[in-house]
Amino acid sequence: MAPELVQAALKPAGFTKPAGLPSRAYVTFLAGDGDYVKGVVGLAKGLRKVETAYPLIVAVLPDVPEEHRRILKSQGCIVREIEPVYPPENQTQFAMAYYVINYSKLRIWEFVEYTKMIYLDGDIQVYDNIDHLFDLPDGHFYAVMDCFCEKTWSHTPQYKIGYCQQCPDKVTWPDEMGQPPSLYFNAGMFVFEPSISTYHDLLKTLKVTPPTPFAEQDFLNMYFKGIYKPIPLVYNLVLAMLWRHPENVELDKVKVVHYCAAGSKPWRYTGKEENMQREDIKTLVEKWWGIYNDESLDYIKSLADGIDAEPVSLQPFIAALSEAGAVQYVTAPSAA
Ligand SMILES: O=c1ccn([C@@H]2O[C@H](COP(=O)(O)OP(=O)(O)O)[C@@H](O)[C@H]2O)c(=O)[nH]1
Ligand SMILES: OC[C@H]1O[C@H](O[C@@H]2[C@@H](O)[C@H](O)[C@@H](O)[C@H](O)[C@@H]2O)[C@H](O)[C@@H](O)[C@H]1O
Ligand SMILES: [Mn+2]
Repeated sequence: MAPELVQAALKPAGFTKPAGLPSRAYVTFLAGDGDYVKGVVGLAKGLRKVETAYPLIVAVLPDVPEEHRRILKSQGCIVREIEPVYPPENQTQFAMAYYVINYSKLRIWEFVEYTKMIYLDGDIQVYDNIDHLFDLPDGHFYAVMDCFCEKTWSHTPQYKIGYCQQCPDKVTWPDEMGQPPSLYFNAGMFVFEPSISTYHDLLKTLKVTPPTPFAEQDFLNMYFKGIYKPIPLVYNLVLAMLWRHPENVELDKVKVVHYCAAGSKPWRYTGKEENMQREDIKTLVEKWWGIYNDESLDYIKSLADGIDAEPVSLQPFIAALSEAGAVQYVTAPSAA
């Protein structure tokens, strides 16, 4: 593509950043050759729709096929391969067998070219701009509190007595059971600071930490307990909150939806599972598809508007031009 075209393509209105690579980025995680790639494409388009100023990095395991990586690059994502991270051998029954691969999320602490990142699961959609979260004070780990009421929690003491941190006064924690559980976050979305020392310490600590049912989510809660700061539920609506704690949810104020309830992944939605025939669930699944199917949100189309460009990923050009210092601007919405 001719340099002047690349320059033009790099300056989509309102999306450019001052010179210098952004030290902030969104990051998600993709494993396997299945259909989660649809979730990540939807996330990339959703971030573009809310006009975020930052790129989306996709940390992919080696088993993610080339075709899926091409699709993600064509949607403006920055694809980075990571090696898997496995927990110590153990007989643990994970809440979901596939959770064992989720420990690989820990690799994102190594992305130290970014000073602040927001991690988002591939089954999350962002419906309002949340770039302001990057301005939260450093030195903390920010995430939304989870809910203990789904049967996926039936192995825990809190589930057995009906206690949930979302309504701590409904069933109070009995003295004879000691301290109530520390505040516990859902690890589908969090604001963190990559750091090589933290990264190495995470892996070192993991080696001596027996796995537990919620895998890396339990591990991250244990590891960051001292600096964890809850952020409002609007930043990660765990869908079960709609039927478990409706009094805590103002759906029209929700900025981020996490399609983690059984049967709620939009790209697999059949409506057959429990709660999946709820009107609010159907609306949220339709909303997700509306973005996924919106061609005006496709990366190349949004950049190539008016430029009759061959549909190619601009990433290699951006990287080369940025390195050469030839580019005054870096596309802010490389993925969004
Ligand atoms: O086969 C899989 C399973 C999980 N994931 C990634 O791991 C995240 C966590 O898994 P999931 O969201 O299914 O867990 P949940 O939030 O539903 O418990 C997903 O969002 C994806 O980003 C993936 O890429 N492929
Ligand atoms: O590997 C463990 C996973 O644990 C979490 O999902 C769970 C948890 O939120 C429960 O509270 C819900 O009941 C359940 O539906 C949901 O799937 C994270 O969303 C995911 O990113 C990942 O860390
Ligand atoms: Mn999830």
